[in-house]
Amino acid sequence: MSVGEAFLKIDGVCKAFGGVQALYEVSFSVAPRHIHALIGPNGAGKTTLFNIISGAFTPDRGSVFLDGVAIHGRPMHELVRRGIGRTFQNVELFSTMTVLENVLVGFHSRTRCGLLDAMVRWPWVGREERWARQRAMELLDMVGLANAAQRMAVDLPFGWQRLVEIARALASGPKLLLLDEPAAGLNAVETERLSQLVQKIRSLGVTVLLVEHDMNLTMDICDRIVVLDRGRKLAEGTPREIQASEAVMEAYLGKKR
Ligand SMILES: Nc1ncnc2c1ncn2[C@@H]1O[C@H](COP(=O)(O)OP(=O)(O)OP(=O)(O)O)[C@@H](O)[C@H]1O
Repeated sequence: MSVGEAFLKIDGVCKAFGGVQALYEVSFSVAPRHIHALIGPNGAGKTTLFNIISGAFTPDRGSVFLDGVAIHGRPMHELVRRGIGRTFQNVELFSTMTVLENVLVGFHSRTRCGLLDAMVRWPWVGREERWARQRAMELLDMVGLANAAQRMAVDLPFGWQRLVEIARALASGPKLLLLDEPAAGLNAVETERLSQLVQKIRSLGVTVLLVEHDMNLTMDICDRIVVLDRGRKLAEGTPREIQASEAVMEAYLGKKR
C-alpha cells in the first residue's frame, strides 16, 4: 500500500509508562474502508495504541495521521469530530440511561444544541432532537436492538450491551471505528452477528481497526492484521500470511495450531 492510500498512518509510535515500554517504534498503515486487526498477547500494547489513536494518551515519540492530518496529542473531543469513534474493552454504557438515550449521547458531537439552547428550546432544538432520535433508532435497528430501545442499558445481556456501544460509536458519524475486543464475552451466535455487523459497517464506508482475541473472527473478516508483541510490531500481513508466520506462531499462538 502506498502512503497516499493510507487512511490511518501510525509512524514510529513510542509510549512508556515508568519503566514499561508499552510501545516501541510501531508503524503501520490502514487503507480506507479496510477491516484491520491488531492482535498480540496480553500486555502487547494494543489498548495503549488505541488510546493514542483516540486521543486518551499522547505518544512519547512518533506520529499518527488520519487522512493525511497529524492527530496525535489532540484532545479526544476533537478527534471524535474529526471522525474517530471507539468502543471499550470493558463496555462503558451509562447505567441510568435507556438503550436509546445511550445512543443519543453519541450524537452530541454532531448537534449544535448546548445547555442554554436546551433550556431556551429554540425551534431548531426540537428538529435536531427528532433527527437524532430517528437516526438513533435506525442505528439500533442496524445492530438488531430496535425492540430494546426503551430498556435500561444495564439490564441487557452483556453481548447486547456491546452492540449498543457500537451503535453509540456510530452515532458520532465516524470515518474510523476502533473496536476494542468486540467479541469478548459473546456466544457463537452473537459473534456471527457481530461479524456481519462489522462487514456492514465497512460497506457503509467506515474504516475499522479492531483489537480481538477471537482468531476465527479476525481471520474471517480482516483484510490485514498487525501483530504486536511486547510493544513492538512482530508481523504484518493478510490473515493467510499471519497464519503462516513462524514468528507469530512462536510468540502468539505458542507454536501449536
Ligand atoms: N496507564 C498505564 N499505566 C501503567 N502501565 C500501563 C498503563 N497502560 C498500560 N500499561 C502497561 O503497558 C503494557 C501494554 O499494555 P496494554 O494494555 O496496552 O496491552 P494490551 O495488548 O492491550 O493487553 P491486553 O490484551 O491484556 O488488553 C502493559 O505492560 C501494561 O501493564
